Amino acid sequence: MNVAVGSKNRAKLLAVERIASDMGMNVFVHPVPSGVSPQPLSDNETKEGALNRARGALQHPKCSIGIGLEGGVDKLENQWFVCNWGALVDAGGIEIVSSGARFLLPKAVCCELVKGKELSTVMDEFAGKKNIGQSEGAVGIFTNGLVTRSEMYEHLVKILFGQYLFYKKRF
Ligand SMILES: O=P(O)(O)OP(=O)(O)OP(=O)(O)OC[C@H]1O[C@@H](n2cnc3c(O)ncnc32)[C@H](O)[C@@H]1O
Ligand SMILES: [Mg+2]
Repeated sequence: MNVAVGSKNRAKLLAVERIASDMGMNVFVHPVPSGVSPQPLSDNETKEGALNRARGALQHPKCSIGIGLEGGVDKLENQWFVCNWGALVDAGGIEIVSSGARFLLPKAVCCELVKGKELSTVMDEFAGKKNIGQSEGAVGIFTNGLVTRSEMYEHLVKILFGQYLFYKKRF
């Protein structure tokens, strides 16, 4: 079975490749627009971005499954958390959506986001590195390297495929 991923971000691709290859599936890169702002500022917007990307990826002519992964931030009781959402859609009309890990952002970083900057830009400035969003991610920086962005998405992709298998068997 062939799976298309709606992004060329390395952290996202690596996550899907690891899980899909364990399941004997081939992965195709099919970058599509998220249809939401570059830095989603709520769970709703992030979730919508993931679903848009999954539906867009499904348009790949060789694939019968589309995967969309989206990072964003969400405000809970006056604190900003990074949130992650994923979607898996298939040619038969099944659509699975799930959130992944969330973690607290320091105030200095959130201030820049609400001014309109993207988290990847703020993180590169904050850590003095380049392309953090494609490698360890904000999660890597704020967990001292214990959890990487790719690992975080791996867990989310496992939930998506696991739920997909469950619903396919059941309904
Ligand atoms: O749009 P693509 O090319 O898929 O890759 P991206 O890195 O821009 O990914 P998103 O649009 O899904 O993420 C929104 C922003 O959050 C940033 N980000 C960085 N580290 C993150 C992390 O650990 N978790 C979630 N988002 C993160 C990311 O780089 C973006 O600026
Ligand atoms: Mg993006």
